[in-house]
Amino acid sequence: MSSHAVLYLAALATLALGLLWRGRLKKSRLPYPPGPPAEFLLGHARIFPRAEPHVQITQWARQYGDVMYFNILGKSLVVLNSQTATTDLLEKRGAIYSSRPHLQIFELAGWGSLPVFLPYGKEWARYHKFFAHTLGPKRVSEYQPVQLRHAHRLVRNMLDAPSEFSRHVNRYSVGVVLEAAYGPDMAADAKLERTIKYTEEITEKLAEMGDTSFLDLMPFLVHFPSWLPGLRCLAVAKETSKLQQKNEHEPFDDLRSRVSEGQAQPSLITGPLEELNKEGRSFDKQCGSNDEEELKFLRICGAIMVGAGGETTWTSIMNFIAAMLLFPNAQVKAQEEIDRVVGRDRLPEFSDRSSLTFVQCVMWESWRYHPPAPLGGTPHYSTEDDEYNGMFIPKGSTILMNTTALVTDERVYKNPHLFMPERYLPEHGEPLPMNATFGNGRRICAGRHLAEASVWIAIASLLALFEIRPVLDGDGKEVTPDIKFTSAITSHPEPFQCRFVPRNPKLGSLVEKC
Ligand code: HEM
Repeated sequence: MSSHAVLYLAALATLALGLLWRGRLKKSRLPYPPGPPAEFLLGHARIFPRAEPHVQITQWARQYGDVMYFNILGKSLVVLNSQTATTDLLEKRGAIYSSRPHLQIFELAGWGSLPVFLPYGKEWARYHKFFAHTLGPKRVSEYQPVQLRHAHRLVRNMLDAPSEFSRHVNRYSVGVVLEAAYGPDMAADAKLERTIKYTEEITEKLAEMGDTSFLDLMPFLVHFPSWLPGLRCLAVAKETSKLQQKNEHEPFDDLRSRVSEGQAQPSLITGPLEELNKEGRSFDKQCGSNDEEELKFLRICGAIMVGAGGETTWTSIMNFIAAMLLFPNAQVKAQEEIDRVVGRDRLPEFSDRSSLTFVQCVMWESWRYHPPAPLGGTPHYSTEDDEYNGMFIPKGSTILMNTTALVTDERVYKNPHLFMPERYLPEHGEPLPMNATFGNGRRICAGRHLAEASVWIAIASLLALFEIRPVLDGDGKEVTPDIKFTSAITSHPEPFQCRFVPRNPKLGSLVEKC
């Protein structure tokens, strides 16, 4: 029998057992939430969209309502399509909706112990507490000098090589989190480039792996050799794990050496590392098991800041740039406000933020108009059977927050398909899209306050100094690009061109000074 046939039979057997088992376990007489018609045995496996899932799922949301149910080869998937449903379940019933599904591929790729993928429990709670303390609203202003310095470097780079704007935004986004985590030495050029390189390679590997959901259905396949047809993803996952290890260890080990030499500069990880060192506990590679645990904890905290914060911040700023190209009126209004409040003799600072109301609205509207994580980022997972509005949600359901449905909900946002920053002004009073952007409930983004400040100062600085304009054709006419967006956990524009035209004659000297 061929290896293909073995896999096929194994899949069918697992599926049949899974379905039988699931049928036996349905404890409630209540119906599942509505959803598109399922196929016999396969459920929604064939109809669940692979490309741009948020688009099709949001269309279904209009038909089936706030909560939808899918059965993917015997596994329950529940999609939440409204702010009310996400608040009711992810927030108010957070005790049973805050875990994460166990995804085989993440384990193999070396991400299993990252807090974003940890199940709800003690281990996760320790990270959660650490970040709530160090990145909470009271502490986050400590990072403003870092963000401001990187924002100044961003506009300087933009002035020097405007066509490389995407790369400059990436250096800004990764640079801020790298420096916040490990200090300025570890975010210096060579080390920043090293992190960017690893991150890019990991992203390529992810794309190479493709759809690996079959591994969750048949987890035993991870023990099969990767040369079998269809299992090359196992080999790629192992390569990813090696890259992930390097990405995690190298900045951390550099910082450890600095701390041992008494040369480390302040950062979120430096402080606790110095404490460990001060306590006189062996700090070199032979340290005792408790210290190993402690070091691993700090190493992972640093890694997740860079991993979860770099790409998402870059995506947010790239989506903002795309919006400015497509909606020049909003850009002009924001720049008028900056000229009025900040003037043309200095660059924006954090102290201007509360006076730059329209600029804030532009940031929020960029997040609403094109959410960086259109399906809520990482899925949640339910740990108890539950009933909601007369519907049964089984224990062990994967829960997706459909951010796209939340931010285009006509019951909440008037003309949601228009880019209208003014919708957040008191006279319109539409709700900020923050819960939709950063998730909801106990697993809400741990870095949201830092992220918001990073995105704000970057866009305020860019708007102060540049007009973001379409490129010119051969006749000197502006041609607005047809921007396409990627569709994965995050969604950002595919490569496009635009011009950053200096709008302030004093720009050169201002940028030199900073
Ligand atoms: C604009 C930038 C960012 C966006 C759009 C974003 C978005 C998200 C989303 C949607 C989630 C999933 C929330 C949920 O499961 O309900 C998340 C989780 C997370 N984010 Fe962010 N994020 C951003 C920046 C950051 C930064 C800068 C950091 C760290 C410094 C960070 C750290 C985390 C962590 C640790 C989690 C996992 C939380 C948990 O599982 O308990 N994020 N983020």
